[in-house]
Amino acid sequence: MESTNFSNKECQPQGLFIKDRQQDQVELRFNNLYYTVSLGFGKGTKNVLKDISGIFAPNQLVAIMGPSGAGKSSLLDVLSGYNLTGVRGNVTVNGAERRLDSFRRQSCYIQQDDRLQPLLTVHEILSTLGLDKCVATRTARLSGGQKKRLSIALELINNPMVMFLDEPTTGLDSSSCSQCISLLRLLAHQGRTIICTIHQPSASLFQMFDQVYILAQGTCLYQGSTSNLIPFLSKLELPCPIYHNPADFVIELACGDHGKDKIDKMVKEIDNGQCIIWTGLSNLRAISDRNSGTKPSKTLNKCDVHETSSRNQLKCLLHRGYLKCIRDPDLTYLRFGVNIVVSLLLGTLFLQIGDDGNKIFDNYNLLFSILMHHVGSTLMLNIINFPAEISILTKEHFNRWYSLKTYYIATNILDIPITTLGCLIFSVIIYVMTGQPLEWDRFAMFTFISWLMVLISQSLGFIIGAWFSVINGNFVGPIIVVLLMMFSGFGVNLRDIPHMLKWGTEISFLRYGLEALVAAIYDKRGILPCYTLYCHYKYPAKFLEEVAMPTDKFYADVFALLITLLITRVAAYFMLRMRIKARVSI
Ligand SMILES: Nc1ncnc2c1ncn2[C@@H]1O[C@H](COP(=O)(O)OP(=O)(O)OP(=O)(O)O)[C@@H](O)[C@H]1O
Repeated sequence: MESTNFSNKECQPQGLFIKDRQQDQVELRFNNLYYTVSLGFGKGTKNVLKDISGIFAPNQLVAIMGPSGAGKSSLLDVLSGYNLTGVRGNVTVNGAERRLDSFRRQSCYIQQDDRLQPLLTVHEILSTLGLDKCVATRTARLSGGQKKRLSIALELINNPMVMFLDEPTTGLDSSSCSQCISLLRLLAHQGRTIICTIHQPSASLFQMFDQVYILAQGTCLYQGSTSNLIPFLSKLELPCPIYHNPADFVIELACGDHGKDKIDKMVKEIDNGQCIIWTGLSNLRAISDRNSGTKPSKTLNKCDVHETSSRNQLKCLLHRGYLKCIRDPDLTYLRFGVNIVVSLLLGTLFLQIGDDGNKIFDNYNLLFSILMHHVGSTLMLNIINFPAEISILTKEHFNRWYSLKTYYIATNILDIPITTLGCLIFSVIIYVMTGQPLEWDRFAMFTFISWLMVLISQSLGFIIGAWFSVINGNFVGPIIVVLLMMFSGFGVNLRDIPHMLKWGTEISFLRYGLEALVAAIYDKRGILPCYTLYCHYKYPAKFLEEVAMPTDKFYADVFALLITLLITRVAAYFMLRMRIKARVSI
């Protein structure tokens, strides 16, 4: 059985815990902080944080406590810079205005759900990040406590001086809770400022915190040391009953169980966080004394915090993607499997029709079916798959593990071999079974167009996956496919499309794909053999004229597809960027 005891020396990334540069310590202050959220169209807004102030000092482990909905997570989001919209008020770092670029290098944010790559082993994560003590367990199989400690250890790689943790003890048993909090206490006492939200700690857990910040309905009820909480309450004539856990009692007060007037009394006494005497820290200035015209905090230079190069980031991401692919081959097999099964089925259905003067219409249907297979399967796969990646990406990117650009490049590179091989297998089977002309250049054109269609559909899948939830994406995806079909020239030919809707044919990449496939198969083809008495379309040109499909536009179509690919890939990147900035979780 694996050890769950972090105090086991074998498991401690000792070197990373050490922080001896006193000048890097961070005192975080916030003053008159408001956070307002919109409740949706026509429903107004809600003040989640209301004019609160506070100080979080170095060498301190701080608990933000309060009833559910009090605003604890929101306060962490705002202070860490995870959330910027709807925020008013001052946040300062060592007395100077917080500058997000440098602050994000000094800090990390560990969210409630441990967003770990499920298929990697602890060994691989730790060694990639420069640690050699390891356990050969996939992170998906770690216990809650192990996951939490691993999340903390991963963030320690950058040696952050400020750590924000949202409910690090949720879901842990009491022994894991106390291991987790004592680890945080150890880290705090090495000079860090550690702030975490916690629901209702036991009395012994509560005592492990140095400071506590209590919220109720977006206001501050108490800020000070844990040991000063009872004297503070006594001063307000709210004595904590003997043998009662002070943490439980203060939450009861915050919930209004002892009367709403008690909340107002506490807010008034603590001046909504302005009063700092209960912290017991002698070297703090009162918040109101703070110089409001402060300069932005010093920007860390490259020597202060080591950032790995883009090349190294790319290397790690490619390696990680490769491992994921190997560890979870089901999807890869499924993709190959679908290509093989669909090509065999279509091949059987349209067996040896490619050279038959009487079956030219069927062959045209086949070409369209091939396109529909490539577009439909690729689009839906990415609409379903991509959102799952985004939640891990959001966390890792926010904590500066890698840049979005590098992530996107790695994602694109990783998929190319599978896409190309899948496409090639499909083309070989369908091309041979359906008896298309056995000429290398036609086959190459056919496969290349299929490949471009897959790549474009993949970008479209990224765009939809980046912007919509899986459910909404599943609704939007098929609608887009129907629109593309309408304007592809199949069914209603391009000549008959009303003038006012012609723009649709210009943007439908399905139209360019169909035109190009038709050109690849029929350009410069002579009379087709006729195996019946009369073949109406034995001259391909006659049929193509009827369905309004020119064959002389192959290169123009390829150009249009390449432009579409470029635009959709860039658009997908920006969608993803907007999504990461908006940080909407799906
Ligand atoms: N983006 C948002 N839109 C609407 N309401 C929001 C939004 N963010 C927060 N809220 C509301 O603000 C209040 C505080 O939310 P927050 O998640 O900060 O509470 P909390 O104290 O962390 O609660 P819990 O302990 O249950 O996690 C809640 O009532 C929540 O519904």
